[in-house]
Amino acid sequence: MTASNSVLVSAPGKVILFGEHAVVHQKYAVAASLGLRTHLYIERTQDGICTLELSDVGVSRHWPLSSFPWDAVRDEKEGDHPIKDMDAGLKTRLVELAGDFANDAQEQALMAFFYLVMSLATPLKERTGFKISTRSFLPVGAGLGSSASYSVVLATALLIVFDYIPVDFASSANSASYFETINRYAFKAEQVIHGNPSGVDNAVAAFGGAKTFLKGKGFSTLEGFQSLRLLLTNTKVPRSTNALVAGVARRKEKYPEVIDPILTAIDGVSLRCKNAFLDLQNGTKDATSLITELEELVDINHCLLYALGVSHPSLEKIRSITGDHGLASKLTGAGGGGCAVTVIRDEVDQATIDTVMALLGKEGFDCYQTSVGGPGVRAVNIDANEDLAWMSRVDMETLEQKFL
Ligand SMILES: Nc1ncnc2c1ncn2[C@@H]1O[C@H](COP(=O)(O)OP(=O)(O)O)[C@@H](O)[C@H]1O
Ligand SMILES: C[C@@](O)(CCOP(=O)(O)O)CC(=O)O
Ligand SMILES: [Mg+2]
Repeated sequence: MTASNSVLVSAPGKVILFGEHAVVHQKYAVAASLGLRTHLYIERTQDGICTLELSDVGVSRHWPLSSFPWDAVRDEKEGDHPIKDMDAGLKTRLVELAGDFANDAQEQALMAFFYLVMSLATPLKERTGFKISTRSFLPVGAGLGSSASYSVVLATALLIVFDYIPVDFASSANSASYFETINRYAFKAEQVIHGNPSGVDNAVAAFGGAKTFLKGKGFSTLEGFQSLRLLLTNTKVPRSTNALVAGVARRKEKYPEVIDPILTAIDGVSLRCKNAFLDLQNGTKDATSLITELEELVDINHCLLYALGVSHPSLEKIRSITGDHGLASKLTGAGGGGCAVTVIRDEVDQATIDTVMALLGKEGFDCYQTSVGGPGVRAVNIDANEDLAWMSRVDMETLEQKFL
């Protein structure tokens, strides 16, 4: 990035097909990237000020970089990562720096931002100013990985502005290591937002595609996956991933003999899905039996998640409406409201989908028909002759396409 350049970064959200929550406890999950992305504009400035415009959560602030609590960082170097965890002392100083938060969403977004700036800029002798503005097509806090998508674009933009990675990281000879670095920092930001994330969301947002994921072991490509018709329905019931993940951990601690087998059963669901796609690839299963199996697994997985205490009446309503039309749905992401995913067989005609969407719309829900399995994070240099920081998400997407 040169002083005159500005960069657009974007990263996808994700849909978890199988394995949410269980994946936090070292079980398999199956997830794919979504066509809905978060876009971020970053411009380097010479004034030592960082300006942050997060319109999706209503943040518009700026701070001199000199006011950051650089002295509160412990000298605890872990590779290129100077801050291991956000200790209480540093957290207090950052909360003071932020001033008031209108809600938890702002607090989580700002603390993740501060954490990344402190981590990346602490070792630097000179700290350049910058202007960041983000816009997302993802519903925030609805189970489609908006936090991971935000964490990935933020980590990427800051790694670029502080000269850790080049703008063309994705096509460079070192791309594998650059993607790993982005993913590692994004995971740290997810930890600030989620408390105890598995890492599946940031891995999908960073690398894209359809993956199986095991915490601590990373991900592999979902062999045999080509495409899948899905309907996503947002109940618009607000919930927090952080609180839901903590709730499952409490249930597991209180009833280990009951909850552990449920988590193992969910592991089995994810592995069956993985094997079903492999069988399709090897020609030992046809597309019709694959989709029938996926529908049954969707049903089983939802009921297991219900037993973990993460469903919601609005999600049961979606299951009932789609079920009346022969379609299988499950909650996706952390649950407790948020989104459900419905598998659509090839032979289901658009009229049926329209009817179902109209019924879901009548309940006040939003529906999305979007592609899955697309690319992960990417960045492009753009010409910044005008003030582009406040453009709309549609403008950001259009501009990105132009420079790709
Ligand atoms: N576009 C965004 N801009 C700023 N913060 C965001 C954005 N998207 C997500 N976040 C942060 O992530 C939080 C939502 O994360 P989470 O509860 O995990 O839900 P999700 O399922 O959408 O990932 C928000 O409260 C906010 O702090
Ligand atoms: C519940 C969980 O499995 C997925 C959470 O996804 P989301 O934040 O609700 O999009 C948590 C995790 O994997 O970190
Ligand atoms: Mg999240």
